[in-house]
Amino acid sequence: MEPIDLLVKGIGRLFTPPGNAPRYGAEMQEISAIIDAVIAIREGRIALFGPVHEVYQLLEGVEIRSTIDVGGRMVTPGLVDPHTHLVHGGSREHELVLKRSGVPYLDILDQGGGILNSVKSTRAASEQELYDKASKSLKEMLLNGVTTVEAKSGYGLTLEDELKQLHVVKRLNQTNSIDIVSTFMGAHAVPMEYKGRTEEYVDLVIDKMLPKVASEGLAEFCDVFCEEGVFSVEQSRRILLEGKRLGLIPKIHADEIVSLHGAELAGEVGAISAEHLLAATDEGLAKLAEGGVIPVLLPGTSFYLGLCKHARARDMIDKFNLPVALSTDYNPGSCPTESIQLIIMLASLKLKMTPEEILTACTINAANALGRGSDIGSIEVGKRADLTIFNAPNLAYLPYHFGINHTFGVIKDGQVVVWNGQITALERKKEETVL
Ligand SMILES: N=CN[C@@H](CCC(=O)O)C(=O)O
Ligand SMILES: [Zn+2]
Repeated sequence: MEPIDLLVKGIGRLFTPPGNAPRYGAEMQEISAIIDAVIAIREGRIALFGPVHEVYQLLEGVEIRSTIDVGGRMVTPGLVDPHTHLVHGGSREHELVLKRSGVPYLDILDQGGGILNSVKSTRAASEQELYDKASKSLKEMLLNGVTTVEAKSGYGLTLEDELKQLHVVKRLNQTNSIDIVSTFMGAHAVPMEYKGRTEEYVDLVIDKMLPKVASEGLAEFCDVFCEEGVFSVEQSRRILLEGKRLGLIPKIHADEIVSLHGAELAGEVGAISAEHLLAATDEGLAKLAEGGVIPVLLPGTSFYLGLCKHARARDMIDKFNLPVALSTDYNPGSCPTESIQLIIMLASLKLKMTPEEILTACTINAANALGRGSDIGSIEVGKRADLTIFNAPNLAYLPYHFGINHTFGVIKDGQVVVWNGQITALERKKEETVL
């Protein structure tokens, strides 16, 4: 057998969902567990894993170039955060006060605040400023145990400023170990200069932005905020279908606040995922199931906006047999947190998901929401060696002891990038080398 580059030993408990496919409904509860495990890594991928005695037998006589001992800790696949608005300028702490005094999120947007406030800051920021700010967020995510993250544009809303955000995403992906998957979201809001002329803005997205983004290969997905007062179902359909024609896979912010039937649209256009879904109807959820659309739930957002309801995760899992995924929705307005571990806690308390379902939702189902189920999201031979090592005795401990970071270490593509809760010299060096 070829030499092993890194042997990860001393794994007290290894937990992973099985296989590459999304895990539907009751399958989300099925987690493979191995007590006293080892993982052998070659060329950044998992070469072997299993109980100590079995793997050691197979490795007899094989050269092992380096070994690390995780001291009996718990190991899972690297976490995947499939919905973030990572790159933006400025912050909106003043809106928290407004929201607490009862001003609704969509009213703040209608008055030129909310997303449009971040649009002003993002337009005013240089590419370097956006890069530096997002870089700090990425470090937080990595320290939280995330090894792949999606990042949307949507705070530029001119061709030039959307491209600026997407170029930052591209550069961050080159300089950080964490993988960043790019989504174009020119239809995140109607910019001030197009107020009352939404159709004309939709034309701009379709005629100017989508062709440029697609021809420069700057995004894999196209997303739309389908919401009352933002983009209608018909406008969202036009944008998503045109994006799809140009090779961008549809995603959709659907039925977050008002039941517009965005979930039905997701099924109709063959979206890979539909996000939020607090107000999705039973018919909408049935269409998601029919269309093989992954619901990406964002409990941090409903919690932070103080919405009285949360997405119906239990119905999605128990009645509609859906493969639920979870995400931070990290953004400067409705959910300013990079902490996937906070989301894990909210998924338990507010969405009533079990620890096993939560792991599935943050790994293989999230990976499939990004079209990467065969590469990441579970511990399987041949997949990327993306692993998170937790200072926790079992899965149930993660949502239980909340408000702290449980990550001890992170291995990304077979490299130790976080150890003892700190970014390693190796990761810092990578950034310096590329820059
Ligand atoms: N709902 C629309 N977009 C973001 C919020 C962005 C913002 O408020 O800046 C979301 O997914 O929650
Ligand atoms: Zn979002």
